[in-house]
Amino acid sequence: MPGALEVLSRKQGVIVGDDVMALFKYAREHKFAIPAINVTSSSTVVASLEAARDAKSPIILQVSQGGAAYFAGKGVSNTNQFASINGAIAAAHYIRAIAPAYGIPVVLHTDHCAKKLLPWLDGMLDEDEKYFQAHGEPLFSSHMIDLSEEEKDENIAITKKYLERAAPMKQWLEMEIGITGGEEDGVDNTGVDNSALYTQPEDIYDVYAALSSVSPYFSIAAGFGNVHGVYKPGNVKLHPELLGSHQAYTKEQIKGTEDKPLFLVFHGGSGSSKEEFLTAISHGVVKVNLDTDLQFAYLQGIRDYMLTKKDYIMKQVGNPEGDDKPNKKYFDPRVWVREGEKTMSARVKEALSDFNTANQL
Ligand SMILES: O=C(CO)COP(=O)(O)O
Ligand SMILES: O=C[C@H](O)COP(=O)(O)O
Ligand SMILES: [Zn+2]
Ligand SMILES: [Zn+2]
Repeated sequence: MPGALEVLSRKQGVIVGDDVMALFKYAREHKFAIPAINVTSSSTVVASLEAARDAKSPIILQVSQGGAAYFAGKGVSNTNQFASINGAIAAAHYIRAIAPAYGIPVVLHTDHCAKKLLPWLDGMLDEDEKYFQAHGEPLFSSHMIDLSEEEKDENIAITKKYLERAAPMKQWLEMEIGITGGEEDGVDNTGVDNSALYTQPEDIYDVYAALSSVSPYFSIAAGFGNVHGVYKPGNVKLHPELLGSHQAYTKEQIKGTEDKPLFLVFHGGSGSSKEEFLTAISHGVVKVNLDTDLQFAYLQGIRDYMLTKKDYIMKQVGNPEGDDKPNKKYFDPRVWVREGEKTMSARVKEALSDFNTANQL
């Protein structure tokens, strides 16, 4: 069996624990990153899985706090994160059930969780622990905690506490230090000081030192100018080469033998160039988050369908081919939503090719 599958004990469906570690190690060594796609529905899940299957790639599917609430349904109250907790759990069970049908390994992850959203993470961890009791593994492969808005010491201390909770389940934890600009989950970072967007090597080492004393299953989303969303070219200045300094500094501090002791995550992938991705990947980025570009890609197919089929979707009966012609085969959501899945899937495939993920299984 060639490629990454060789290092995995579970070769299809949601992977956890040592398999997640093995996959990220393999990716770091073979210089590819796995796209992490923000999914909000079964439709965006299958569009992503289809692309990964066709490109013989692993994939990461993640829900944001808002995406999880959407999964539950906008009609469900989100008081005390009720919808976000239940929606994330529903998404997890759905993804666990359907992923094996695509024959590829899938990492099931949750996105940014700022301090004020910690009850969301707490609710998911309660469910992880229940699932662990019953099945010997957590429900989610991994979660993200994002205390990058807090002071460094507080960020590290709270993150460490959460890693202590995740560690017995061999659950992965992604943390953020250095702020991702733009907007995430209603947290507006558009006005933050520019220097806060670029994490320093010393800060990364402090994170590494604190977290590695608890568990090896963690990754760091280090800011190197990343911004969520897509902006006019030239407005975002990425410095992915800084990630190389983080690896070198940590290696030196721990007197390590590995050139890339850290697992790094690239946030705000939309709108970045292939060259920026490849530089970041060469410095140990194993996961690239992509949302905005895929939201737009999903829209494109549906938008074009509505525009080109306009005369077939205005009424149930009657179109340019005759007043008595039924339009059911045009307004069936399986037809027009499918057009969005196709364009989204094509964009995921492009990412898989850009990040050198394609054909790694
Ligand atoms: O980082 C992201 C999700 O956490 C995605 O960012 P983009 O929307 O810029 O792709
Ligand atoms: O954090 C960035 C992701 O794109 C999540 O976005 P969202 O909060 O709109 O779901
Ligand atoms: Zn953040
Ligand atoms: Zn992000």
